[in-house]
This record gives sequence, C-alpha cells and structure tokens, in this order.
Amino acid sequence: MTDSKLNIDRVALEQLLNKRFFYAPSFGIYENVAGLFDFGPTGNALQQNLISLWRQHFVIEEDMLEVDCSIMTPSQVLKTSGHVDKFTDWMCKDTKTGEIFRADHLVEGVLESRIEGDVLARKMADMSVSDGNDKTVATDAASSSKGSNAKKNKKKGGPIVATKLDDSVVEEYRNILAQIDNFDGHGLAGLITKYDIRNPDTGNEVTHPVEFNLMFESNIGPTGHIKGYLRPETAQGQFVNFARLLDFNNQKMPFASAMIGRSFRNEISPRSGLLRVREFTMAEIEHYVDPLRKQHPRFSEAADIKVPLLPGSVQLEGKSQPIVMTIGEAVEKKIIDNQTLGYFLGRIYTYLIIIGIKPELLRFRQHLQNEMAHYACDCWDAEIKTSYGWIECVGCADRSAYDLTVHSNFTGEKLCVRENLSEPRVYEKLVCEPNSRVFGPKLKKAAKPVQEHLASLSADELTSVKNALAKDGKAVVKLSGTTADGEYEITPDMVSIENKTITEHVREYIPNVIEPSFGIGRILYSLIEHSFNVRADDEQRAVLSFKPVVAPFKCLVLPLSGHPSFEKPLLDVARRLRSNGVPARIDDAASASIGRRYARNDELGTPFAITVDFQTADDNTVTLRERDTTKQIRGSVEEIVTLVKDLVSGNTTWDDVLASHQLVNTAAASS
Ligand SMILES: Nc1ncnc2c1ncn2[C@@H]1O[C@H](COP(=O)(O)OP(=O)(O)OP(=O)(O)O)[C@@H](O)[C@H]1O
Repeated sequence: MTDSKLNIDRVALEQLLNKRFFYAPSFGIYENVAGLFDFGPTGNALQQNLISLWRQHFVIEEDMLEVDCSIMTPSQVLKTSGHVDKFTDWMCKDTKTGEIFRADHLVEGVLESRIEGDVLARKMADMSVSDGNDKTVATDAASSSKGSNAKKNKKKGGPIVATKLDDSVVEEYRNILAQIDNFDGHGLAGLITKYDIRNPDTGNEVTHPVEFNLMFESNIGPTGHIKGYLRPETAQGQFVNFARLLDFNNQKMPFASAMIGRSFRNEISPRSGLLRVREFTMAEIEHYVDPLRKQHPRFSEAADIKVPLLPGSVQLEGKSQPIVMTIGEAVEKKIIDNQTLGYFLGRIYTYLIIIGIKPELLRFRQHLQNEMAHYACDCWDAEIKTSYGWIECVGCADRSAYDLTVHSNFTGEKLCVRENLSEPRVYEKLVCEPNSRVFGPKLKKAAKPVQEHLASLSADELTSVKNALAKDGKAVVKLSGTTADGEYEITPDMVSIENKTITEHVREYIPNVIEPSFGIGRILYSLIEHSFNVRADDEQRAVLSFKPVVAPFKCLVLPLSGHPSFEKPLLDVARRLRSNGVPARIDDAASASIGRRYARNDELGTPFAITVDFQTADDNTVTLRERDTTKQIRGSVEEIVTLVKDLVSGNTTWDDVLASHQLVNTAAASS
C-alpha cells in the first residue's frame, strides 16, 4: 500500500457488503454487465439517508429551488451544451487482443505499479532478502513475507514486481502522476511511447488514444427520427428552465436550483465497485450569481472553516501535500477564486463531515487547466481517501455564463437577468440606425438579419463599416448561420452610424453558475470504508460504525431467546419505535445466540439494540446496547424508546446517556 491509499482489508469488507446485501451487480443471475449495480435494503436505506441529509443541508438550509427534470434529453440540447462534441475520454486498445483501456487510467496504473515495485525492491534490499540481483523478483516471494497472496497483490497496472528504479525516474513518475489529469490524448500518447506502457496482463503494446463519447444514445418515438441521449448530468434540465426559475424566485438574485436524480455515462472501463459505474445518482446544485458580484451573503459562516487545499500550482510542482487554511484566507489570497465558490467548498466540507467522512481523509484538489471540463473556468474536487486512492466524490465548478449563453443563443430565449438600476447609466456609444425608406426595400427578406448583424458588431467593427462607407461608398456584410446567409452590400444612404448618448435604466446580464455536483454512490462507498472496523477481540468481528443519523437501520429489537412470552413485548417495542419515526428491525431468529445476532447487526451498522428479556414481563423494562462501546443500560420501555429517538435525531449522545445511567452487567444480560 502506498500512503495515498487507505489501508483496510477490502476483501473482508467486500464479503460483508455482499453478504448483507448493501449492493450487488445488477441482473446478477444473467451474464453480468459491468458498471450496473442494484442496492439492497441496507445500501438503499443508507443512500436514502445520505440524500435526505443532503436535502436538509443544502435544499432546505439554503432555500434552494429543487426540480426534477427529464432523463431522456433531445440531442440538440446536448449538442448545444457541447456534450455531443466534447464529453469524451481517451481510449486505447491492446494491439493484439483488442482489450480496451481508459488511457489515463492505464498510464496511471502502470506507473503506480512501477513505483510500488521500487518500494518493494528497496524494502527487500533493506531486509537483505534480496537474492543479490536487484532487478526483478516475483511479487509472490516478496509479498508472502506479509502473508498476502499474488492475486490480492494484482493491481490495475499489473502485478507489483520488485524492480529498483533510479531516484530520478521515481521522481519523474511521481511528477506525472501528480498531474495525470492534465494530459490530453496527444500527451497520453507521448507518455505511452516514452515509458513503454503496455497492457499489464498480456505485455502487448497499446494503440494511440482516441476520443470516446461517454453518452448513451437513443431514439425518441417510433420513427426513430428524434435522436436523444440519457443525460450524463442533471445540470442541463436546470439551465433550460432558468427563466421559469428566476420568475418563480420573483426575479431575485442570487439563487440556486437543485436536483437529485440518475445520470448515465458509458464509462470505458467501469471498475472499483460503485466508484466508476455507468448509471449513478447525482445531487447537483446550480447557484446563479451576478458575474460582477460573486460575494456570498452567508460567506462569514464558512470563512473560518479550515480545509486541506491542493491548488493547481502545488500539483504542477509534483507535490501532493495539501495546504491547510481557512476558506476565508484562501479566498483572500485568491487561491479560491471567489466567495461563492469558497462558501460552497465550506458547505461541502461540513456535509461530508456530518455524514461521517473522516476529516483527515478529505481534501480539495483544484483542476489543472487541461483537466477542466469544456464549460468550466475554475473547479475544485472534494477528494476522499479510500483503499483505491484519492477519489473525486464532489466536483465544484465555476461554469461561468457558458451554459445559459449557449442555450440562449441557440433557442433565442432570453436566459438573463434584468436588474433595475437605482441610478441610470449614461454613456456614449457608436450606433447604427437603418434608414427605413431605403434599407428594407433594398435588402427585402435579408433586412432583419442584416440589421441584427450590424447591431451585434463591436465598436471597432462598426467603425470599420463606417470608414468603408466613407472611403469606398459601400461596405459588405457577410451573414452565416442565419436564414439569409450570403453577402450584402450596404451604401451610405441605407444607414447612419453616429455616436449617441445612451441612458440605461436596466442592466441585463447572463448569470454565472457555481455548480457543486455530488456523486452519491462514491460518497456512500467512501463512507462505508471510513466506517469499517474490526473489533479488537478474539472474534475479530467486523463492525460498520455509521453515525446514527446515516445508519440504514437505527435500532435492532430482539428477544433474549426464543421463549414465546417475548413475542408480545417485542412487537410492542418495535411498534413504538416505528411510530416515533425510528426505523427498527426485529431479529428473533431463535437459532442464533444473542451474541451472534448483535454481531450480524453490527455488520449492518445498526447503532442501537433493545433486548426484551425475562425481567421485561415483571417490570416492563428492557436493555439498550450501543454498537461501538457494546455497553448496555436498562430502563422502562417508554424511557428507552424516547432515548433511542433522541439519540437517532441527535438530541442527545451516547456519552451523555452513559453519564446519567447505570451500566448493566452485560454478561448477565446476555446469558
Ligand atoms: N462513472 C461514475 N460513477 C460514479 N460516480 C460518478 C461517475 N462519474 C462521475 N461521478 C460522480 O459525479 C460527480 C460529478 O461528476 P463530474 O462530471 O464532475 O465527474 P468527472 O470529473 O467526470 O469524474 P471522473 O473524472 O472521475 O470521471 C463526481 O464527483 C462523482 O462523484
């Protein structure tokens, strides 16, 4: 493991997730298609909890306008937004087997494996187990000393082979890895040739990378004439509704819309479970802001939050150590471009911490220039450290006015804000006015597009037209992309081009958009890894230590044994919990000991367990056990149900409960 990866027993975790049906490959009883997953009751409940906390944290607390737009998108919308031409990744193929790779991932995997091979070779040399030949030693031999096996050690870049590299080569590789996202197809082709990157499984050469569009194409309607795509992001549905949303918001700026829904990407090589899939849930915010006023009204609430930042400039030096500073300082120093972007980075940070992501395993990395999506002018990713390395889980981009401008240009719909000015704006401007008696009759059908063209010219362009009319007695206007494309001659009698005093009472502008975009599946998986523990006792049982607020099931209700007298109080406790809004599960499998039943619910991450025992019939009391401490207290059914309700809603903590209650002797309670 390199220190860029979280050290957990992933094989054990995967077995647990599978056994407890968090999620599983879709249509699993048929031949499996990579990149599609079904969530089981546990994973689904966890996902719903993450979503409802997201809704609370963003939509409700920030008063956002939540919408739900179509998934199937007519092709013209995505052509206009640039996705048809530019939503691509670079792909290369094994020249002999045809196996397909995402080019940047292949280069990354191979270079990482070589570095790990170097680390291994150095370790072996230190331990003097080297056979004297420091070139190539099979991984098996090396790893067997740590008790692992070759299969486990196989990496996306091929098996780790202990091969010592020159320090300068390691440095060079690290440098490339620190900015791998900055290479385009040409750059990746250069790396593949220079470093002899091959298919790690076959050793065959790979082709030069070509672009591959990630959108799933479809046809709408029976004739097949209307082309469409499954949306690759939820954003476009929000942009095309901008005018309605602004109207709904009484023309007030700034404001945000939000959407939670499925998106689809035909990933070149889906892998790493939920981290790279072809269908996933996104939660996206489009915050519309005046380009001249990117301050945020609630910035002071985020300004003191300390976050680890990895700016582009640091990555270009080949470094991966983040700088920890407050959002306020980062905005002041222009490391983060503006307050609104900074505010949202702060809100993203607090959301991730609230759900249980470990702060020391979280950082914000700025996009490098080539990595930036076609629409973005600045972008930061919230990356979470997992056993797969640092994973982008939230992107936060400043999309500038790109999307609203292109949709408005294509459709002719105004997607802009009109703001009444408190003081009128008075200025001089060169203006072209047609002489209607001559202009229309001479240009006929082309009169309107030519007039629009002249009105759209900049001051310099209009000056050239004015000069040409004065000097040559004519000027030529070329139209393209209109209903009257062609060349048209303008003569001095047709127009007057003069400086005029303009008085404006209204300012019209296209808002910029700051977009935090969350991949719920990636967050969910990272959270599972951060919550995964193994009890330090003889049994070494796995526990998922979810915070009560996200835990899929909040409370387990169980009888001490299969005695029939327990049935009534058991149902009574479960009913009371549920009617108090606490999802409760009964585990009355008589065949399993109470210890085993606690253990299997620890694997589901259930934080509390209420046990009905023989004393319940006497005095209507039950025990309450907490998952992480395994400590128990006793109280009346009513008191315990209220306590669980408060614990789950965050009104109290287990520490507080322990401080005010006597512990139960657990050996007696579970005997
Ligand atoms: N294939 C995928 N599987 C799961 N989640 C994804 C996938 N692609 C994107 N996401 C999630 O959606 C969020 C926003 O998407 P965005 O377009 O910024 O991702 P991206 O930069 O294309 O991701 P990557 O570079 O990893 O392909 C990401 O931060 C991530 O959490």
